[in-house]
Amino acid sequence: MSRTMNTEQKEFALEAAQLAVGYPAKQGARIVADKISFGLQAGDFAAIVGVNGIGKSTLLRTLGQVQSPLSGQVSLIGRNLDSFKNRELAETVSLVLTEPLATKNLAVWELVQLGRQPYTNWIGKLEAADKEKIAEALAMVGLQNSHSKKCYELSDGQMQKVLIARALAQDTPLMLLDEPTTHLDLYHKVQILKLLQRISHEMKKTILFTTHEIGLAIQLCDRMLILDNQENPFGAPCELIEQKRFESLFPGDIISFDSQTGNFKIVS
Ligand SMILES: Nc1ncnc2c1ncn2[C@@H]1O[C@H](COP(=O)(O)OP(=O)(O)OP(=O)(O)O)[C@@H](O)[C@H]1O
Repeated sequence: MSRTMNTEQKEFALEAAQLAVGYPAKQGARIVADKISFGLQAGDFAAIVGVNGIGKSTLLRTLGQVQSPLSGQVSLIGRNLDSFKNRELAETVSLVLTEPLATKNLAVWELVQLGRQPYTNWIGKLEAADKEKIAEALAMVGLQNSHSKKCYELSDGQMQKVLIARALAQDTPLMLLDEPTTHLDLYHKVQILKLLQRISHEMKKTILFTTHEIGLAIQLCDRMLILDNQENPFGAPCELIEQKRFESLFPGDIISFDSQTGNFKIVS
């Protein structure tokens, strides 16, 4: 079992070193993004941002071992990702991806209980401890009174909370979410991101998500990774602002970054 350490000798919960991500191609491999290096501690709430198609989802899926890295290293809780057996991985990292659900016919609690699968026996029988985790997860997202509703009865915002509850029921130190606020209005985007921030800080979980909500991520995240196809800077939002890293994120013809407000404005 190989272990990695950062320079402060504090173990990272999630670390990428010179990572390249992408897809197999007819000749070799198609690199989508490379030279990605960062480290997150337990309890860090962090976002991956960048323009459409830069590779945010591809990176997130690689960190969760849905697909393999093309080169470089990923380690979770100090262990190389490729050393994890399926069950160990399911106990370490939960994923909330953008794929539509196979069925919305499930009741809320039935969907959330799927998060307990790594822990239940082969017939999926729930023990008292499993039921407690499911109840805790539903309470954490504020859906304790909606547990028997069908998923098709839920709004997009409520559905997102159910998916977060499923990840919480999985009870992992790491959570990876792909665009958790898509289709939500501003109020509900902030509600979901504040919920995730609270989960991360109160439960000491490391949460990493992809987003186009750069202004909100600047306000709420402890760390951000900017995929820019060049240096892929990583750091605290205020450091990235000081280093003027957001200025070159988009072409400057119609929007520009305002470092005073930490948001983009339309160029007049
Ligand atoms: N399954 C796949 N096979 C081959 N190429 C893919 C696959 N999925 C995505 N890509 C390509 O990888 C590149 C990065 O896509 P990805 O979805 O990771 O970007 P993204 O930054 O998440 O984009 P967006 O912000 O639009 O969601 C794109 O060029 C895309 O076409």
